Amino acid sequence: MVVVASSMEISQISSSHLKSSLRSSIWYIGEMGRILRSILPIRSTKEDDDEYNVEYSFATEYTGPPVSYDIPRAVPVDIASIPIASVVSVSSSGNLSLPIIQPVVKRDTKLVLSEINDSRFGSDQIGADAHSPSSPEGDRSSVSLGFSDSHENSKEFSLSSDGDGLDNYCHEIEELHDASEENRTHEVISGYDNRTQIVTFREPESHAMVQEESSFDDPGMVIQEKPHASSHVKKGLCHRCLKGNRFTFKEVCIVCDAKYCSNCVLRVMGSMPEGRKCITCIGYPIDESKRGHLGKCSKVLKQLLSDFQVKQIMQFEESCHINQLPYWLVIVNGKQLSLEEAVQLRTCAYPPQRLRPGSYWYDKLSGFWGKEGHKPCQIISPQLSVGAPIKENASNGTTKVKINNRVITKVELLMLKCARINYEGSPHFWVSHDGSYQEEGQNQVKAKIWEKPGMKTICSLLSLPMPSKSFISYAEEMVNNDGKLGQGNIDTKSPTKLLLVGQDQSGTSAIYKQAKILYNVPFSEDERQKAKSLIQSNLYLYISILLKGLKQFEEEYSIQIRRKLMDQPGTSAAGGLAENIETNIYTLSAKLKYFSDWLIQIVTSGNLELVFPAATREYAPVVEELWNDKAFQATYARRTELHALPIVADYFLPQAVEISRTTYEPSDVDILYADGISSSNGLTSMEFSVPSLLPDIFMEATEQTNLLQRYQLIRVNSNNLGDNCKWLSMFEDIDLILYCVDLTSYNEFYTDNNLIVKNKMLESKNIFENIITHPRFKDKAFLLILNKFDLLEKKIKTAPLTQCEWFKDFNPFITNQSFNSDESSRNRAALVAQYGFQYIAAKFKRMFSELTGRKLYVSPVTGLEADSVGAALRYGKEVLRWVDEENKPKSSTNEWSSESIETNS
Ligand SMILES: Nc1nc2c(ncn2[C@@H]2O[C@H](COP(=O)(O)OP(=O)(O)OP(=O)(O)O)[C@@H](O)[C@H]2O)c(=O)[nH]1
Ligand SMILES: [Mg+2]
Repeated sequence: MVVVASSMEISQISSSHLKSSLRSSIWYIGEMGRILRSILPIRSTKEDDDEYNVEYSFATEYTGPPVSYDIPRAVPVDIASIPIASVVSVSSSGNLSLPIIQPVVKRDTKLVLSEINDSRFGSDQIGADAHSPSSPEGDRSSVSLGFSDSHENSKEFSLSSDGDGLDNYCHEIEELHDASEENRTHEVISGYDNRTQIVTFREPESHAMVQEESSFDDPGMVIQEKPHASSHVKKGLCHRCLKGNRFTFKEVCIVCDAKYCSNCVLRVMGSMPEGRKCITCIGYPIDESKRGHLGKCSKVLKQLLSDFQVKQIMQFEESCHINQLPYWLVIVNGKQLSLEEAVQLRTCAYPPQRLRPGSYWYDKLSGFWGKEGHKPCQIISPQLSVGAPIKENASNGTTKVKINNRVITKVELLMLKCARINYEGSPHFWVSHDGSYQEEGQNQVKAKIWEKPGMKTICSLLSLPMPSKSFISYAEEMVNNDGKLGQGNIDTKSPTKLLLVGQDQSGTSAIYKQAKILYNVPFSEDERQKAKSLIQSNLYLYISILLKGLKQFEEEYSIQIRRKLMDQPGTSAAGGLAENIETNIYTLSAKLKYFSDWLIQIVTSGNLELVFPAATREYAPVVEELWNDKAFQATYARRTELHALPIVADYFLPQAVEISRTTYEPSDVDILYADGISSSNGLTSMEFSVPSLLPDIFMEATEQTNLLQRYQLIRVNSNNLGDNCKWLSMFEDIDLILYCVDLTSYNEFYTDNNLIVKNKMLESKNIFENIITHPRFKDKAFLLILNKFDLLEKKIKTAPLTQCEWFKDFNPFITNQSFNSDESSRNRAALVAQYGFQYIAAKFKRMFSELTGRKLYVSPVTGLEADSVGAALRYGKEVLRWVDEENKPKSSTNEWSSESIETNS
């Protein structure tokens, strides 16, 4: 039993009212502000605004030794005796006879206290004020417990667990409802219209609920009515303080469209775990008209928060589940999308632009995409397994001419006419994704539609889509790989689904990108652009680290030379200094020194991302000059001494001049090395087919003649799986889970949302435990990817595995005699790393078998090496085959030919 209240409230309760009526427990009022502050809104880091200094206290039971003075006391709350409400929303027209209440406002603290004194409240309050955007006075010390409203005079009510209490309570609800209806008519201005809430009650033991609250993962649910900003607020005014004008910068709630000025936005939106939403809008899907603005921040937040905070909020906004397109509202060829289909559609190389809920048709062969009943409006990636097969009347065509089974529209017929394609006799054309076409029944490819003269003009005149050059070459490659024109060659089997998941920094991105490169799945234009920006701004970060080092080396060198001169008899210190300045090999020219000071200052103040990559064009010549400078090169030669320089800088710095140019186009390997996944939303998917005729590392030689085999690789960051990985239930039909662990994380720590410092390896173990025990994955095959094997070899030399408490008993038996020379000591590190890997693998395997009674497969991986990732995926395929055979009747024996390491240690 825990009581939460503001410290001021608790002390007043204890001193004036509670002494006589307390139960026997003694309660210690401990300051737990740190914990509470961590769940409260982010505070402005730019201005120290006193108004945000909210103090909270926690009451916990005092268990210490007896004390001679009075300990403040608080009434313990018996949570079990409080009836529990389940909340559903219905449209205002809903004709239900359930009691309707209006949300309760927090009232004046003194009034609450006097009521406690009157012993009116046998149980805890059911509602308290949120940081209500609707109440302009908004009490700063309140905690969000229920719904909020702005009815100043609304009545608060109490609940008791007995039947009478419930009757009285229902009566009170009715009264309250009447009163609030009355208030509503008198309401002048409030931040929000009221949500119609129906609250039904159940006894604590009862599991019968009338209806659960909104459940995002259930497409069959009743969608809650969304909050809307009040239409009473005059245009231009802030919806909280009602000040400002239309020129005041404001931030907009992506759910209810309420606008807030910079003074109010943090109070109303709090820590923004789902991006820019009022606290009362958290948990609601976004306003679809705002989908295009997701992740695009306004000036207001940038002024109030640090770049890092803004970036994080924008990432939450783009990646959190509730903000994703309600995929079940997208219908393709008459079939609702599943989550995986939606991910595939969104993350393919050429996705539909501005996708909104609605009905669409998709021609899988050509990539034509359009709204149901209309002509095509886009050409997207072909061969996606989304929706049902296309229908004849998908675009409502009346021409009798068909393309890929769809009767085309009149405009399209006009296009064929302009392109001089003969459509006499109402033929049925098969058009492939590269534009090559043939008539049904004639095994002869005629030509490529897109290569017909004047097609670009024709399409733009008729408002029909025309593929870009990059799309055509991508499609041509697909056709070449398939060997033949689509029609007879379509792989109708659903792909084998692989789910790649891991903790942040475990390397899932690197492995995913590596797989893209391995299986020739091109990076989309958007991915390339994002990678380019990231690489360019990171370049300036690496340069700034080198320049800082240069400064330090310059000083050290100066002192060194001065000392040398002082030691030489007959040399004056002053003369030596003059000479020293001239000969210091780390001294930059005045211009470069100016640039150096400026860049270091930009990075130190955290403004790098504001300046770069935008200013790349301007500073490209300076980078070139710097790179050719002797002092800079001397520093670069000593880069291993600069610990702040990330390892990956070694890859990018030699290309510094090239990268700094505006014409720079990142190669696939550059994208691989650029940190993070390009779409930055934590959830990405790609599909690849392995051609049957081409040799491919994914296939065994014996299988080369088999039919095309398709795979879908879905990558998700564990941060995006929610508490206890609850969103995992959204992944249907996964065949194999690839769980990725960073082998070097055993001595690394991070601070979680509750400000608790955690060991990364232990946290990765916890996430793994959650995943393998998730009901949806009960019988699934798992492959543990122990990544960053190359780095483990380096790290284990200086940081023993025993630094992690889970690995305390790691004690490899290695004799030292054979490891004397340098070469041998390297071998020794490699051997210890090998043992380390096997030991960690065994730990995970044991845990897996204890929890599931099954066997875990493990593979060591170096995510940045193609061969290593290829081998792990190949092993994954073997695991699937093996599990498949294991599930068959016991007649067959398993021939296991894996090169991966079976850790039986
Ligand atoms: N040396 C080395 N570096 C690796 C390896 N795998 C990943 N990295 C690097 O480790 C860092 C984190 O990897 P990411 O792939 O971004 O990990 P992630 O956090 O799972 O993915 P995101 O959520 O997209 O950032 C990146 O800088 C990678 O380049 C590896 O096997 N060896
Ligand atoms: Mg990462």
